[in-house]
Amino acid sequence: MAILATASSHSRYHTASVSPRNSAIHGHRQHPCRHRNRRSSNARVHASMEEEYANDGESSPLWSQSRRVRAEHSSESEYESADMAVLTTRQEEGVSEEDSGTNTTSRSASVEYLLDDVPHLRDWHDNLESLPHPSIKNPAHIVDEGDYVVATTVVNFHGCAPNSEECTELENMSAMSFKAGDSNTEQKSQKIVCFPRAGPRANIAFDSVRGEVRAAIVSCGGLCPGMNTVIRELVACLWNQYGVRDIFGVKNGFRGFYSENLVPLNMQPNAAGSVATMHRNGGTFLGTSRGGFDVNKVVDAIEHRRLNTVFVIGGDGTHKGAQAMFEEVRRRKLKVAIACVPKTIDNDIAAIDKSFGFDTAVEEAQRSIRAAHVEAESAPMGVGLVKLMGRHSGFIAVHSSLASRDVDATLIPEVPFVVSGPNGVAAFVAQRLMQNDHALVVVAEGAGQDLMDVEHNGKSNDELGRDASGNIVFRDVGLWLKHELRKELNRIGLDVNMKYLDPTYSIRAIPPNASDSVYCTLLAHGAVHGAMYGFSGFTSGRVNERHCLLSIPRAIEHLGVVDPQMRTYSRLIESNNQPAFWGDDHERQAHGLGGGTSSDANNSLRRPLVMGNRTVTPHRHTTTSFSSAGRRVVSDRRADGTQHIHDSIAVTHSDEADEDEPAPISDADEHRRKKLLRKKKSKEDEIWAEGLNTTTLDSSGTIDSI
Ligand SMILES: Nc1ncnc2c1ncn2[C@@H]1O[C@H](COP(=O)(O)OP(=O)(O)OP(=O)(O)O)[C@@H](O)[C@H]1O
Ligand SMILES: O=P(O)(O)OC[C@H]1O[C@](O)(CO)[C@@H](O)[C@@H]1O
Repeated sequence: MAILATASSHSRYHTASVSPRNSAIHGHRQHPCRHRNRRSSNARVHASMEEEYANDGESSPLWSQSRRVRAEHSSESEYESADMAVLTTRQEEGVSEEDSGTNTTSRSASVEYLLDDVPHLRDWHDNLESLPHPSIKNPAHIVDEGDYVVATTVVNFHGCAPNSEECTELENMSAMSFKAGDSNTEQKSQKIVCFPRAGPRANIAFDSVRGEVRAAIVSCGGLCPGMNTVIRELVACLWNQYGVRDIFGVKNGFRGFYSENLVPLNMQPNAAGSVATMHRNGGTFLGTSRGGFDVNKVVDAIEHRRLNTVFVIGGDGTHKGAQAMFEEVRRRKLKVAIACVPKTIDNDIAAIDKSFGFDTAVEEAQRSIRAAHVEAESAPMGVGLVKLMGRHSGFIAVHSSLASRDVDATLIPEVPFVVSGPNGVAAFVAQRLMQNDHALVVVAEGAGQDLMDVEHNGKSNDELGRDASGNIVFRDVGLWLKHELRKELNRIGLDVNMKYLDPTYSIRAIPPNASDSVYCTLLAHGAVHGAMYGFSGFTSGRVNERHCLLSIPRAIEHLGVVDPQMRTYSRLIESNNQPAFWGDDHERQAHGLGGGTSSDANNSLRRPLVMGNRTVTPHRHTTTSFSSAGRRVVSDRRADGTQHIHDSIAVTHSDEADEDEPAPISDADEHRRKKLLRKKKSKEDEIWAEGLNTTTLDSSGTIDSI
């Protein structure tokens, strides 16, 4: 494929020509300073830009400040083996001796735009037709083949001067390139990766109105709000804008290609197979599955069923499958466009701004967080615990906590924690309980898995098995944490009312909210326009607020995670003021992690707990019994011989974690506990503290059934 950025008559950039290439992966979409420049060997690139263009003083405020921007010919030697198109812009700022009254300062930075193009059918299919777009005539809606999405904005390489936004970006990069006080000429280079902009092109590769297109849509992996909307919009765009009538749904994921009949889909109101109102429902009406991917069988089925545009909705696993399909299609030299729409409720595809359904999930999570907060606030020593989805990435947990502002501690897979010990979650929860009489914790499902490994005698998650797609099955951190927190809080003398909510599946099964719904539409249309143009092996995404197309390897190159060093996590900490729940190496070892043994971990659970400058040692003897009503009753015996019931809960198999044997009660411990409670300042708190000493029933009165 050749993308030609042809110069318009008044263009400052002359011609940038980009030769065909295959997979193109050149860097990282984030800040230019953090770009990693990876070059694949099988690509060829020629980029030429000539002519320094003059400042016309009109295009933007920066231009009128005598800024000169020119395009430069890129050095062959530097890029000859690269698979990227390089367009270089040089920004210069000169201060003359006369102006400054000092030495000449001449600063320049060159900015390289690396075009990360996506494969095109033309790369392996000779004599591909190029037909005019059948419906869109409005030039404003047609994407120019020279439009690319870069880190912060859209650059049109045919264009004239960068717009003011682009100038600001150049300005920022320029500023970063120079050390303060530099007085000598210095040139730095910055690289910006850009992607083809999404949208309808003036010419397409299929004769869609004459029935050449036979499209298939498949959805794979877990559910996510908006899947039905994406399917509907794929059909709508094919049907309305390209006149396609042969559109088929593939049932139940990849395996449906070769094991199920296709389902004809259409946009006709009330007709069988109509998707017109599908967006109102959660889930995917096509069905989805994990596992069952066999590239040969899938591509055989594509050939056999004469499909030539395949739309694949799914997460990173699905994208790997789609890439395998694409490679097989290319190997067989088929005229088949493979187009993806990234779907992941975890928001863990780093290359794109966010995934559809994520906002909805965060919004829906508010309901559970609010409920847990109300429960916690409404009970003495109330602790709310909410588990949210997030296998490797804690985005839902972090964003939901940020949005709620009621969450005291948010635990995510990216940030290690311990429950017990002076720096543990329990100590912090105890602190918040002392301050506020209630506390709220949110935990992402992938958090704390290593701790549970230790709890389970070093057996790793891997040994628990994998799902059909090969994903490791996780232990239930919610139930585990509920148990651990209660145990630790009891040990330091706090009787807590713990309420645990697990809304994970109900969050992902709902239809999308308004903003996700619009987002689904744009992603789906981007995929259709890209496929109709002849791109294949790509995904549709939004990068820095602009819709674009990314090659599949690029899209899934990085798993998106919450970086504890970066802004998202910092904002959380700034908002809820939660400390790090992670001790030093010694402490980690004491918890049986990073070299320690599980028995070390168990022992450490009985260690004295330091809260601020106080040390609180476990002081109760906790026992577990079962009531005749089938409830588990956790109680402890006090020094004075009275029995205190902490909790009674319906027994479920996963909630029957072992009870540790805490250290025996001593008078000193009891004394410390009372001292701790006396720290509560208000009269009411003191009354409540007194009450603690005399209460022998829990609120449900389950003592009757012991
Ligand atoms: N490495 C791979 N190569 C080919 N196919 C794969 C690969 N990994 C997963 N798949 C296939 O992709 C499909 C979906 O994968 P998976 O269950 O991992 O979900 P996912 O796409 O990652 O979505 P989710 O984010 O919901 O987990 C399955 O049919 C699986 O067999
Ligand atoms: O649907 P399943 O197989 O229970 O998988 C649940 C997983 O799917 C996701 O929703 C998406 O990957 C994860 O958050 C979660 O770990």
